[in-house]
Amino acid sequence: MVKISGEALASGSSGVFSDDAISAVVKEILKLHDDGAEVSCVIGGGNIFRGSISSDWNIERVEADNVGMLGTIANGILLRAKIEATSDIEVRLMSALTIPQIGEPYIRRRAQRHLEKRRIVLLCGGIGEPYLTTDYPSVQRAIELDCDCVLAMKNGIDGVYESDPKKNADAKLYKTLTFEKAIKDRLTFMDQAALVLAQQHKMRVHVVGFDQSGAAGRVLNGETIGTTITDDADVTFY
Ligand SMILES: Nc1ncnc2c1ncn2[C@@H]1O[C@H](COP(=O)(O)OP(=O)(O)OP(=O)(O)O)[C@@H](O)[C@H]1O
Ligand SMILES: O=c1ccn([C@@H]2O[C@H](COP(=O)(O)O)[C@@H](O)[C@H]2O)c(=O)[nH]1
Repeated sequence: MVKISGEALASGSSGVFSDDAISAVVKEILKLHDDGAEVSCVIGGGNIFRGSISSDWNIERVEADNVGMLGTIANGILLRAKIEATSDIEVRLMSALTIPQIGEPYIRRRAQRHLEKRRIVLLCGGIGEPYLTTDYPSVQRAIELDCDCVLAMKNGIDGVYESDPKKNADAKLYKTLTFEKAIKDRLTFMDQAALVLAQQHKMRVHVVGFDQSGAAGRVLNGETIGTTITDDADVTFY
């Protein structure tokens, strides 16, 4: 399960989408597929809208989250279009919010069938409910689709640091980290709810950066890159 941050589809602060950025994301996804993995992706929407700004804007949180979820659908459409434009690999867009003119509704057994048939499955609309980000669905869908791990492809960071590297330039990069410590230290690279769910269901999470070319494939091939979060390992740094 690849969690694609919405920001990865944009380029710096210049606009919501970047053709080059989307192409780079598609390249990573296709490489995973070429290497033999069954690939499903949960798509974020941070390049378009995040519901957490509702209080600043003095609007209802649920409405803001609805816009956020729609943003993930726009990202999903573009990713599907780009995959189809650059390869013959079959791709299915499934949405937690039903929008049949655009994509299939998310049905677990259908998603599993698509994966068995080697189709790339793009999951958008989060989980279809407010008060969440797409971190939680990335873990939840990974568990219900029986994925091996969650590969969180981040924008602008190459793993998990002791504290936010954008605020503390001296923060050290973890090689391995436990869910217990990530939750206790309230690290914000991923929502707490998603970390708790992953811990409860022993779903390994790898955090890598999109700007580390080929990172997803390297994780798949067992290379140590980015940060692996699991309670089965000790806490180590690079
Ligand atoms: N301890 C930490 N280690 C790494 N990153 C951290 C940490 N704490 C906070 N962050 C921040 O987490 C963010 C994670 O990246 P990103 O913006 O891609 O998030 P996302 O929620 O996955 O995506 P999006 O909302 O764009 O769909 C970065 O901005 C990074 O600065
Ligand atoms: O299950 C969900 C998933 C997402 N949202 C809303 O969408 C935005 C965009 O997702 P990011 O993970 O932040 O990229 C999110 O901020 C929420 O507002 C949701 O409501 N439910």
